Amino acid sequence: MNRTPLLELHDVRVAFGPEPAEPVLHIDELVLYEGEFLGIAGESGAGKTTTGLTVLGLTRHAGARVSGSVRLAGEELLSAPERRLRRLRGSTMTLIPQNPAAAFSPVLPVGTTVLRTLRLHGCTRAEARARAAAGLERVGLPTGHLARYPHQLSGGQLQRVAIALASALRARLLIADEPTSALDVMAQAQICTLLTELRTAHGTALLFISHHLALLAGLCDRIAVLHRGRVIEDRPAADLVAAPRADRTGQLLAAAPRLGGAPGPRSADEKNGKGRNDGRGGTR
Ligand SMILES: Nc1ncnc2c1ncn2[C@@H]1O[C@H](COP(=O)(O)OP(=O)(O)OP(=O)(O)O)[C@@H](O)[C@H]1O
Repeated sequence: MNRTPLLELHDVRVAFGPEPAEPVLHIDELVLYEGEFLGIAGESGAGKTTTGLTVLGLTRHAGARVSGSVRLAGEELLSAPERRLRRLRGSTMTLIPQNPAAAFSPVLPVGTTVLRTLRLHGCTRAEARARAAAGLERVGLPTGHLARYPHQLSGGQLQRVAIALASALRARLLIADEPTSALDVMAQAQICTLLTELRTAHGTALLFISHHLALLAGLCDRIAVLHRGRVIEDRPAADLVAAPRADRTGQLLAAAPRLGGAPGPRSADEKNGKGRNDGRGGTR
């Protein structure tokens, strides 16, 4: 793997409300390398979404006080003007949201949103059409689906259109915030496969936010576990899942549904032969 840092967080603190409110996020150091898949895990309220939004420069819109340093390909984002961030969002970095419907206007065919976004990021009309079609092909959807409205697509199909757009934009960094939590287990697996294919095709790096440790372990190279806004473990995914160091990580693993028999501590019932969780439970 390319060991060139793509995203570097250093002493990042995010606080909401008037001073001296305690930061809800305080990351000393977090690095994502070019083409790497990094999972961000942690229980509800740990600061996962805040991490993603801060990288995208969106917490400032929620009235947060943000300090420290967030660098993308060497460029400081925290002090970047909004105009610059708007350009970077959707070109160099792209969000795949938990609810893809939120990324598409309900009153427009999804293709219109896709084409407008590509045009906004410098494509000619012909390039935008060609890239949109190639993106749809990459995610296994007929190009005719571009004419559909969001409500005419399933959650999984809509998420695939969102990934097709990310692919068409050729983003170097994807930030995916619980992108599969509303999907069934088959659709989850398809999305993970597509993300991996995107890396192969474009060298895309991924910040994948989820509390579903087994899913992260199956997809990511490395997992950082957040607890109360701090990184308590940051290790290769296989090592972390096989032998968690922090108690919190062990608890998350014990509580997590599993996909495809991913490793994890076994409960007393499992050890006594009373069956395993097959990972088909909900993720939230
Ligand atoms: N706009 C906001 N105003 C005030 N507090 C906020 C705001 N956004 C997030 N927080 C607080 O920051 C903390 C971290 O929230 P965050 O959404 O990042 O957690 P999370 O790990 O993504 O949780 P979940 O898995 O439930 O989505 C929480 O205590 C939350 O209440």
